[in-house]
Amino acid sequence: MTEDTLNALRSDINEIDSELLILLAKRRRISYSVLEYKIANKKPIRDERREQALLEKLISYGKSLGLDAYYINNVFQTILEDSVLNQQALLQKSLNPDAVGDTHRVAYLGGPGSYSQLACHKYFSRRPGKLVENGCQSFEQITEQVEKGQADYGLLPIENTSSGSINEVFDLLQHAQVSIVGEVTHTVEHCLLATPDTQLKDVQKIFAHPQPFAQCSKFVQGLGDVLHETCDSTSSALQSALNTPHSAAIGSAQAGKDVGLEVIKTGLANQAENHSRFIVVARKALHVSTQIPTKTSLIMATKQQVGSLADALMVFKQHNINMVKLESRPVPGNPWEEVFYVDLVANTAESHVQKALEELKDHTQYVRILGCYQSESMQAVEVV
Ligand SMILES: O=C(O)C(=O)C[C@]1(C(=O)O)C=C[C@@H](O)C=C1
Repeated sequence: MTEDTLNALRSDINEIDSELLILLAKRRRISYSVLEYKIANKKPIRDERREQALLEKLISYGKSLGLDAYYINNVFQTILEDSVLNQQALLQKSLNPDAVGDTHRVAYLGGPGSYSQLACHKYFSRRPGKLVENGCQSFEQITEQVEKGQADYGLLPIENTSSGSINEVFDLLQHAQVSIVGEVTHTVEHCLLATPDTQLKDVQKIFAHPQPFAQCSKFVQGLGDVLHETCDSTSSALQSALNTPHSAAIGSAQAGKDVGLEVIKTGLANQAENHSRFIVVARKALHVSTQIPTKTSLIMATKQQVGSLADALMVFKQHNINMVKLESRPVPGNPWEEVFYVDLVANTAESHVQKALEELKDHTQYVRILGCYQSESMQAVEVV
């Protein structure tokens, strides 16, 4: 094959890809029109039966064209997720016209190239508006900026599938005067990044934020004598690797590329599936439509009596409320006292949830709602 033929084939591919993009944009516009019907008729945004029927039809048609089911399923699950999450975000915007402005000032940890920045871009990609990013040095600084009105939103990592809960953030939520208004999960792909031509055997020192160090502990321990230095954020780790001979940093491939570092090793995380969940906080709580999947997060201190935690948790069961997270943290200054963080699949606008929260008061010393927000952890429908 000549180079001219290759170029002609590539130009055909370019044309097909552009057509696909035009069709995807058209599909999205139609999906927004379907939303109008759902708002007017108070229908749930997600229609899993419709998704299932759609996927079955597409998989069968794809097969007749020589495309395998796995491929078709992956492509269309992504398209459906986009459609559902965009409809939900738009519905939320229409429900909170005063809270959601055209400019989003967002405070997050680190600067360009940090995982927080990537998660921030993902979350706000569904929320059109001008994004003004405030990189911060600490989690406290993030909530402070929101409390003082210097930022509209703060983005805080709360848990990771490899390293677990981020206790510092849970502790901060005990006192911060902010409400959780959203969540976003981000797939974290840790790479070892170094200046061009550096090889793994040349690396004498690794820079990283404590979280990536924890999530890649097996890889780092396996390097033997290599020194480790913790940094305030992934962005500062990248800068240190740029300025220190024979060193490397842990970060995403994109972040490395942006600052001129090259990937010398990929897949560093202890677990192949490495995802982080971030919460989005704001000064004021939002109204969340009952047409979308919703989570409610709260903190509670149970009474110092036998069985009081079990009694408190029974309230959720009795009201058919699914609890998806329970985390205990010590109370600073009160040795051996604990507060519990609870995530519920629940919307505080619903009467059975309000009843449950009222009853919870009988079994606790105090309860504080941290926020009620759109759940973005979307479970794909199963197609057999
Ligand atoms: O058909 C609908 O109800 C839609 O809203 C469209 C659509 C889609 O994008 O195909 C989106 C969300 C639903 O879960 C099912 C399908």
